[in-house]
Amino acid sequence: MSTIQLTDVQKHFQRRPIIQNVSLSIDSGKIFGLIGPSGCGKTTLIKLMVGMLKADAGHIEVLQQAVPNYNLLQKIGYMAQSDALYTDLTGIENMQFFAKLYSFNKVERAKRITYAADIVQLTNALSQKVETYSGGMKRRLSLAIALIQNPDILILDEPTVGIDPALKLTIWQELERLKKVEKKTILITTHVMDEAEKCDELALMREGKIITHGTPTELKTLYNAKTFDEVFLQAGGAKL
Ligand SMILES: Nc1ncnc2c1ncn2[C@@H]1O[C@H](COP(=O)(O)OP(=O)(O)OP(=O)(O)O)[C@@H](O)[C@H]1O
Repeated sequence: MSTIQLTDVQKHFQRRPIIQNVSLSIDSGKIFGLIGPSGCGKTTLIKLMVGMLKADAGHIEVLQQAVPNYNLLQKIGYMAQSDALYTDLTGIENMQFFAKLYSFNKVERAKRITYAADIVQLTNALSQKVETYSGGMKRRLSLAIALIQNPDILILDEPTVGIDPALKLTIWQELERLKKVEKKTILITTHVMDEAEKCDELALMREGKIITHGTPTELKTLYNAKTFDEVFLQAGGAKL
C-alpha cells in the first residue's frame, strides 16, 4: 500500500520550474531513497510532501489524506537539511522543547528522549549548549529530535551528512530496525551512493524530474551498471 502518493506535481520559484510533473508512489514499510545532484529539487519535493510548501499543480496524498493537513504533522517525523535548533539552549533543552509538541505524558517523553539521544550517541553531550556542538553533532541532534516523536513516517533530508562512518552504520541499523520491527515508512535524500544500495526503492532526480526509479538491483540491471554512479550517469544524470 502506498503511504505517500504524488500525482503530476509541479512547483515553480519565480516562474522557474523546480518540480516538473513528478508522480511517485512510496510504499509503506519501506526505506525509499531520493537521489540526485545538488539543486535538482529533492528538498523542495520533500517540503511539498510535508506540507511546508504548496504545489502549483498536481495532487499529494500522505496516508490517504490530501496534503497539506494539520493532522498529518503528528504522523510525520521531519528532519530538515538545515538544522532548526536553538543554539543558546543545551541539547537536552532542545529535545525537551520539541518533545513537548507531541502528546506524550512525562514518563513517555523522558523515555523517548533517552532512546533518541542514545541512537545518535549524544547522551554525554546533552548538557552542553548547542552553540558548542560541531556540525555533525547538530545533525545528530536534529535526527534525534525527528526520532522522539515515534511517527509512522520519517522524512530525513540528508540525515548522515557530516557523520562519521561508524555512527552512520549505527544509524542505518536503527533505520532498518524501525522499518522491520516498527513498520515505519522512511524517506531519505542522499548524495551518497553506498546509502542508495541500502534503500528498498530509489528514485533518481535531475532538474526537477524523476528520471528513473526502482529497486537498487532493478536499476543496476536496467542500466547494466556495477555501481550507482554508473546507474546515474547511464540514466542521464550529472555526476553527483
Ligand atoms: N524558496 C526558494 N526560492 C527560490 N528558489 C528556490 C527556493 N528554494 C529552492 N530554490 C531553488 O530550487 C532549486 C532546487 O532546490 P532544492 O533545495 O530543492 O535542491 P536539492 O536537490 O535539495 O539540493 P541539495 O542537494 O543541494 O540540497 C535550486 O535551484 C534552488 O536554488
